[in-house]
Formats: sequence, structure tokens, C-alpha cells
Amino acid sequence: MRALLDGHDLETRDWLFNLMAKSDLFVSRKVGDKVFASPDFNEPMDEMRDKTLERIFFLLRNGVFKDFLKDNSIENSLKQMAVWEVLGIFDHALSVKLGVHFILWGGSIVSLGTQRHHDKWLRITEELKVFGCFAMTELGHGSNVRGIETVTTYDPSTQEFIIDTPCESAQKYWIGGAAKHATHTIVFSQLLIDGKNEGVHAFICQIRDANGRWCRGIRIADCGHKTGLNGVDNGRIWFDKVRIPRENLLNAVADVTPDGQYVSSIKNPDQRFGVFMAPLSSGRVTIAMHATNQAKVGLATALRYALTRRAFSVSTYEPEMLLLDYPSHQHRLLPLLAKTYAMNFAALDLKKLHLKKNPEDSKVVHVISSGFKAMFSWHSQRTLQECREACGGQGLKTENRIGNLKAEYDVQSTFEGDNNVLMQQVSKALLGDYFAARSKGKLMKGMGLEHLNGPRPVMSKELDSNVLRDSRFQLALLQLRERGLLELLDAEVKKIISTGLSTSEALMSSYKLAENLGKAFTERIMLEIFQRAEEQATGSMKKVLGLLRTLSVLSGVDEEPVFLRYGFLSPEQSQLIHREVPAVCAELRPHTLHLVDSFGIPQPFLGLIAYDWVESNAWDNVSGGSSQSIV
Ligand SMILES: CCCCCCCCCCCCC/C=C/C(=O)SCCNC(=O)CCNC(=O)[C@H](O)C(C)(C)COP(=O)(O)OP(=O)(O)OC[C@H]1O[C@@H](n2cnc3c(N)ncnc32)[C@H](O)[C@@H]1OP(=O)(O)O
Ligand SMILES: Cc1cc2nc3c(=O)[nH]c(=O)nc-3n(C[C@H](O)[C@H](O)[C@H](O)COP(=O)(O)OP(=O)(O)OC[C@H]3O[C@@H](n4cnc5c(N)ncnc54)[C@H](O)[C@@H]3O)c2cc1C
Repeated sequence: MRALLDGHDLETRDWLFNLMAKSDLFVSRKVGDKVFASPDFNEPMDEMRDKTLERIFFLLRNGVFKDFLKDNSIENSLKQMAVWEVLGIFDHALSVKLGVHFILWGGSIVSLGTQRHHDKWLRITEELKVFGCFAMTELGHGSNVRGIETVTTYDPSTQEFIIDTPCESAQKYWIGGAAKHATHTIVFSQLLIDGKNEGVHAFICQIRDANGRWCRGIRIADCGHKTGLNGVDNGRIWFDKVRIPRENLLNAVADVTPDGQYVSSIKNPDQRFGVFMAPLSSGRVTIAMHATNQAKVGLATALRYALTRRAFSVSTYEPEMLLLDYPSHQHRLLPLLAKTYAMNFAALDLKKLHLKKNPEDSKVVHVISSGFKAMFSWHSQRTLQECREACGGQGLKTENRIGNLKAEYDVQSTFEGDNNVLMQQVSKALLGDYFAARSKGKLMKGMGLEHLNGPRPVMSKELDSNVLRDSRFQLALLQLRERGLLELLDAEVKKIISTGLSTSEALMSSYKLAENLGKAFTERIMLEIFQRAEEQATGSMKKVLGLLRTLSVLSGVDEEPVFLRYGFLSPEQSQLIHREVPAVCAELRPHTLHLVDSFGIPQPFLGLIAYDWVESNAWDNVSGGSSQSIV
């Protein structure tokens, strides 16, 4: 089961887990013969930031980043992702700081740069001889990248670009790495050539010299203490007419000739903008799996605890009940476990889609990664909260990890694209495809939307347990919801436009239907991927995966009012589904330990209460306690 979940590079993962578990740079606690690895969240912010950098150089010395940017084969890229995932399980700040350097700074050079940039920057980036950051967001504009105010002009007499921060709201903000350690940045800016705004472009700019001093025209300030992720030094940057060589324009999409002519292979400004946004998809693809992995840490800790913690007896002469023997506790945690399995398979599928994509697939990866990043990070936070509560007071203890993970990973719903804004991208793309197909009399094609070309699914009235557990029924129900919502949204937008409002205004006021559609699309794709994962399994594993798939879908339907609101299910059918969920939970209960151990997260990286929590709280393990003199 672990091989199916991780999908690749299990040996690399275990090697890296062991490397960290053997180093005092990562180990936070020792209990008997066990070590536990976690950052020290009690450290002052500055020390946390320096400790993150120290860990990065430890990993560099151990060859962890070798060929990360120079070898972009699918095999090597998957190995990298395995490394990122393991580092993210240890600490979000460590993975984010590396993510900014390798995925955003390095990834932008790979995808938006050309050979001259690759030759000059990739090797020194891998060797950490430069430390890159990614300056897209401004104080005044984060989601709306097209609205950023940094302005770059061109001086043909010196063949230089001049980058300027024209006002305070244009200061680059939240830039990971900028506050202390970064030496260079990718800066996103409007490009003005001969007074014409050619739109957002990306430039390489040095911000610190080898001694850490700001470069000419650069001002930097700290974003200050955050509610989490303080191991990353987020900073603010002002550019005071900073001059950079013409060659520093990342010119895969467009260029400026030495005499100042703007040239681009993409004439449509929207499409050009889309290409400049494409590096963000890599981060979203990564976040989809990282968010899922944090849910795993929470669930493995909380469910292992629920298999040893007892509370109340059913009758006087009975032992107290295990928490996980309570149907209510099963219902709180096992649907989340099932959804986490579903998200794992979906995130794994997206990684491979992303790595194998051709340029024309960029939009598809954008749409799917937007939906997955948003929904999986929301799921992760919801799961961590439920797991925290399921552990009672122990859930609030830092050494048990769950509480801190909520704070450290909260940012995932915002950075790399605000979740609500990204979900709009999903519904906007679907509506656009639907409208184009209908107006041209063409069939829907791509992203599994072909189901819209066939007849509307008909739900049988008799929904017994066998039907409810049949993946064909489940897929038909999710397709029915997706089709229904798309038709409703299309009709509503057209009705609003007929009153004279614009498409944007119509979409704005149809936001709820749009949100529902984005969720429906994402969950339908997830089910199709889960079905494919199930096909790879045999025997008892196939049976358990079937239970997980059913619980993931039926619990989602049970919690979603849209099915009743728009008549995709009758009240009677909805009640049958409502009753089936606890039954499936009870059937999954005996497999719980196997299912969480299949996450492949070694003991040092889970909360202490996942193991012998009496021993870890015993007097002999009270840190400094046994040395006290007992009067
Ligand atoms: C190494 C260790 C790894 C560890 C892993 C940790 C996590 C990894 C993450 C790394 C670290 C994270 C630190 C945080 C960094 C940041 O936060 S960076 C800044 C992030 N900012 C954003 O994401 C900005 C969000 N906004 C946008 O993306 C865009 O503004 C938009 C909202 C998507 C576009 O809006 P709008 O102006 O309305 O333009 P549209 O008309 O919608 O788009 C024009 C066309 O472009 C297409 N498009 C848009 N984005 C993309 C894309 N990414 N890829 C491909 N195509 C794109 C869009 O679909 C439109 O196409 P058409 O409709 O066909 O014209
Ligand atoms: C810890 C951290 C690290 C970061 N690292 C980096 C980095 O390294 N580099 C970088 O460039 N950026 C970075 N960011 C910035 C991040 O990408 C932005 O915060 C994010 O894009 C959201 O932009 P914003 O904060 O301006 O929020 P806004 O875009 O102002 O959004 C605020 C609210 O308005 C809502 N909203 C916005 N637009 C719409 C709309 N059209 N319809 C409905 N609601 C809307 C959003 O849903 C949100 O709730 C980081 C941020 C944080 C917190």
C-alpha cells in the first residue's frame, strides 16, 4: 500500500528520513531508544531562520540537491519531488525556503529563461552559490498580478533595463528569503517600451552582494513575525531605478532588441501573461502533495493515539472504551482518512501530468493544479483541526506536532495563489470551454469533460448498499452534479449578461454556483484517478481501497448540500447515503493501523502520542525532572 501511495523513490525517501533522524540539527527529543525530529518552535524568529539555512547547507553537503536543476528528466524530477515531500514532512519552513530557491527562482529561470540564463545560473543555483527569491507580490497587489505597479523601462544607450518602485503600494512584499539571505531575485514588473505597456515580464536582479550588503538602488525591510512559518525570512523590496543588463530579461516569451524593439512569439497578451504565470503551477502541484502529507501526519498521530487512548466504560464491569471504538470518533476521523487517500492518488497523478506536459498542456495543468492546491490545502487544515481535537489536550502539546502544523501550514491556502481566486480559475475555464464548444457545435474534450457529450446520468431509485458502493454509481452521481452545475452556471451568466452586465460582472455575482462547480469538477477527477489506482491493486488491498473510495465519495456527498438543493438526489436517496457512511467507517476500523502506517512516515516524524504516550510522559522521561532532588 505504501508503494501505491508514494508511487516512486521509496529508497530516497527512507534515506533522507534516516539522514535527518541521525542529526542533532533535526532531532528535537529523545525518549528511551526513540528520537523525535521536529523544529524547535520556541526559538526566537531570527534563530529559526538561521537554523533553516543551517539545515539547507547540511543537506547540500550530503549531496541532496545534486543535479536538481541541470537534469530535468522525469525520473530525476520525481526524485526531487520525493526529497521535497520528505523535507516538508519534517518542516514547512525548510521546504518553502527551498521551494522559493529551486522551484520559483530556479524554475522561472528554466521555464522563462533561455540557454544563456540556464548556462549562467542553474549550476550556481544548485550549489547554493547564489540564493534566489521570487518577487511577484506587492503590498498593493497579490492575487491580481496584472495590477502590479513595479515599472521597468529600457535604456538603449546603455542596453540596460531600469526597474523602479513608483509608489509605496508597489513595494515587493512577502518575498521569501529576501529579509536575510537571498542574493538575487526574479522580479515581476510591467514592461514599458516607448511608453507602451507590454504587460508583466520577469527579470533577474541582484539584491545583495557577496558580503550581504544591499546592491545599489535596493532597499529591503523585514515582514516581521508571522503566526507561522517563522523559519522563512519574508522580506520587502524597493527598487530605486535599479539598472540591470538587457540580458537579464527572461526572454523565452518575449525580448527587447539592443536598439529597444519589443519582440514576442506570442501576440495575444492574455496568452503571454499566462506563460509568465506558468512557473506558479509547479508550486501548486507541489503544494497539493505537501498539504496531503500534513493531513497524513495529523491522521497517523491522532488515529494511532485513538487506538491506545481509552475513555469511559459502556458498563461498570467493562474496561474503558478505546476512542476509535466510538462510532462518533470513527466518523470524525475515518472519512478524513479516506479523502486523504483520494487526494494522495490525485496529487501523485498531477505530479506526473505536470512533469510530462507539453506547452499546450499548460492550461490544463493550471486548471487542475488550481483546484487540487485549493481543495487539498483546505482539507489539510480541516483535517489537522479535527485531529487536534481528537487528541484532546495532548493535541495542543507542541511535541505532538498537530497544533503547530496548523500554524505552519495555514499559509498554503494563501500563498502560491489564494484558494478562492484559484477556484475561480477552475470555473472560469470550464465555462469558457463549455461556451466555446456549444457556440461552435463541438464536443467537449479534455479534463474528463467528455462525459458531457453523452446522455445525462439517471440515478436509480433503489440505492442499496451494493449500488452505493459501486464506483460506476459514484462516478455517475459526481458527473451528474458537475453537468448540472455547469448548465446552471451557463444559464445564470447568460441571463445576467442579457441584462447588459459584462461577463466578469456576471461571473462575480454567480460566485456560489462557480465555487460549487469548481469543487464538483475537482472531486469528479479525483474519483476517476482513485478508480485507476484501485485497478493496480489486488486481493485484500483492493477491497480496502474500495472501502476508502466509497467512504471518500459518500461522506463528501453526505456533507454537500448541492445534491439536495438542485435535485441531483432525492431526500430518500440522501438519507440512504447518510446511513451508509457510518457502516463503511465500521468496516474500515480494523484496517486503521495498517492504513496510517502505509503513509510511510517513520516514527521520528510523528507526534509522541502516536506511540507509548504513558512512557513518554513518565517521570524518568521528564526532561531535567529526574535530576531534581526529591525532598
Ligand atoms: C523545493 C521544496 C519544495 C517544497 C514545497 C513547498 C511549496 C512549494 C511552493 C514554493 C514556495 C512558496 C512560497 C510562496 C510564493 C508565492 O506566493 S509566489 C506568488 C504567488 N502569486 C500568485 O499565485 C498570484 C495569483 N494570481 C494569478 O495566478 C493570476 O493573477 C490569475 C488570478 C490566475 C490570473 O488572473 P487574471 O488577471 O484574471 O487573468 P486571466 O484572464 O484569468 O488569465 C489569462 C490567461 O492566462 C491563463 N493562466 C493564468 N495563470 C496560468 C498559469 N499558472 N499557467 C497557465 N495559464 C495560466 C488563464 O487561464 C487565462 O487563459 P485564457 O482564459 O485561455 O486566456
Ligand atoms: C508566508 C508567505 C510567503 C509568501 N511568499 C511569497 C514569495 O516568496 N513571493 C511572492 O511573490 N509572494 C509571496 N507571498 C504572497 C502571496 O502569494 C500572496 O499573499 C497571495 O498571492 C495573496 O495575495 P494578497 O496577500 O495580496 O491577498 P489579496 O489578493 O489581496 O486577497 C485578499 C482577499 O481578497 C480575496 N480576493 C482577491 N481577489 C478576489 C476576487 N477577484 N474575487 C473574490 N475575492 C477576491 C481573496 O480571496 C483574499 O481572501 C507569500 C505570502 C505569505 C503569507
